[in-house]
Amino acid sequence: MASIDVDDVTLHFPIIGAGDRSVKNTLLSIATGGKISGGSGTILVTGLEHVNFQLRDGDRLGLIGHNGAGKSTLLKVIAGIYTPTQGHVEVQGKVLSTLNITLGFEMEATGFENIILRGRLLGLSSAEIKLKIDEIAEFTELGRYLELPVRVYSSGMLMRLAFAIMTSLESDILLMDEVIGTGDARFIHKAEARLNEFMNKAKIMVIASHSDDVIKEFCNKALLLKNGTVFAMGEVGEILELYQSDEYQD
Ligand SMILES: Nc1ncnc2c1ncn2[C@@H]1O[C@H](COP(=O)(O)OP(=O)(O)OP(=O)(O)O)[C@@H](O)[C@H]1O
Repeated sequence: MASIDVDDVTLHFPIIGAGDRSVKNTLLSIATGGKISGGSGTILVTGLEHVNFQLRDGDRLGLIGHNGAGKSTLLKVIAGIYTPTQGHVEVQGKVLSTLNITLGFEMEATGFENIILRGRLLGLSSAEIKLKIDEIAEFTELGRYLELPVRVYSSGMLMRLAFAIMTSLESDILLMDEVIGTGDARFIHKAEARLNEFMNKAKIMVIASHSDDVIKEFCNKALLLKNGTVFAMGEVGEILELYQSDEYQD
């Protein structure tokens, strides 16, 4: 069984040396991001504050909220990229995350070489990589570009390669930041089918998105963040409605 337990998690980002110059400006923009406190010397930006929830097998959670509400920070805390300032996160199961999906490419190596390198990095054996490589290559539709160093790829081409590699893997827990909005229209359509298949293999999924359609299509629960705190968590339709309400927007 896979599980995620987020227990009273608070995360502060100390911004050293920012205190003197920008207090006024940052206070003016407080409605957008997390809370800002502190003054001279160090400013504390609150990424998350007293966040609590549990996820179990079958849960597909959509994270929603305004810019700077804390969605990506929460994904990073679950992925173990950030350590909470306070509270605990306990994760059981193999985690795969799409955060910074194109990071980690070897720019001088070819597309094919990167498939192999990434596979090795993710713990696949040579035999497993061999089994997957043709299928990954075909999905990218990059053809002979896969024989060229990835530094010559456009950002969309890089994304295709990263997406194809990632979705060829399996994990218990899948953490996703907006991921499919980057390709051209035809590729997005093709990617959606593959993404569905990929997500169905995971026991738990957490996806941060600004798209109601993405949340409705892929999630069975939603968590609405506001300034780093949990505003509400529950059934998707109900939470999306709350997101649009005056109660949340005020
Ligand atoms: N590395 C960092 N250093 C300082 N502050 C940060 C850092 N990362 C995030 N923050 C702050 O934490 C808060 C939450 O940011 P986060 O990126 O989690 O928001 P988000 O909900 O994903 O926003 P968006 O929808 O705009 O992507 C914001 O106030 C942001 O300024």
